[in-house]
Amino acid sequence: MSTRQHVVEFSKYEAAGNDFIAINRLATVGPPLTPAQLLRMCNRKTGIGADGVIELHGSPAPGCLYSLNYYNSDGNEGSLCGNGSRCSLAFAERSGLVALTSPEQEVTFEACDGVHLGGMLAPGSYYVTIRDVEESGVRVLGGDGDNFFVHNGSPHHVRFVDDVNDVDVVSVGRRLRWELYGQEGANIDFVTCQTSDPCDLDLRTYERGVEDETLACGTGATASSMAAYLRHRSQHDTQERAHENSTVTTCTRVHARGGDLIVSFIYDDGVFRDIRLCGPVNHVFDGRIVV
Ligand SMILES: N[C@H](CCC[C@H](N)C(=O)O)C(=O)O
Repeated sequence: MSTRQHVVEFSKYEAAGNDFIAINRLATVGPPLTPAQLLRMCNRKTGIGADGVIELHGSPAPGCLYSLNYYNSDGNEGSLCGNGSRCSLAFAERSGLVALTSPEQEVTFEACDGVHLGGMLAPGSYYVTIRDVEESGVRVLGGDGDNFFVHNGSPHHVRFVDDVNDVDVVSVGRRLRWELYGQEGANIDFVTCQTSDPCDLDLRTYERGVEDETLACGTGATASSMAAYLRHRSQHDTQERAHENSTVTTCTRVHARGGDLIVSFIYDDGVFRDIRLCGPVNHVFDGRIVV
């Protein structure tokens, strides 16, 4: 079956090197893009090139400015994309949906896992909120205390290693993604605590759906920060454990290969809440492609 070709207008964005094709579906009519078309658009040799596609749609939940669809570069719908969500704010501004003039101004939008807030902290720096995660939702895997699984809108396996620079992220990540998570898969995050400080992390991520290492992963940075908090706490003495049910505010700097992301949250009696992911967003170019 052949589909008629049509022109799609897009903007290209990158968020700490995690790059996206952004399409405003509130403004454009036309048939939905097929997985094959999305795959071709994301191809770095024969298309535009990107880790994924974000689309702004209308008819969102009450109070939301838009609804966000995210597709991985394999052409299939993905789960929550933290960096793509941050890019969607800049794209919403560029598309004239909102003017973010002060850090106090917040946008409410809907993604696949529910409603999120976001805003601009400074020109080129955007944040989004991530849904609350129960401590019991950050599962310790195996006996060494170095492997965790957390679903924070996207599934993440977080593995602490001595030095992320020594890891063959593509081959080890791909093996774990398939051996442990099968067809459905998970994103595999390799993390090093730079010092004994759990608030300073190096991160490299193998992303399912991209099936490659990306230069940064927002939900991966968030998952890694929560796992680092719990790992650090479990490695410390009883005195610290006596406070484990108190409220702790944490701000973690996550160094990805494409730039730094900042994750903040409040750990409050077994729940990670007020989770925010912040970092750079750049508009790269606008274009039109025939698909
Ligand atoms: N790069 C994304 C993660 C996308 C998740 C996707 N790979 C999936 O598992 O569907 C982020 O910034 O959070």
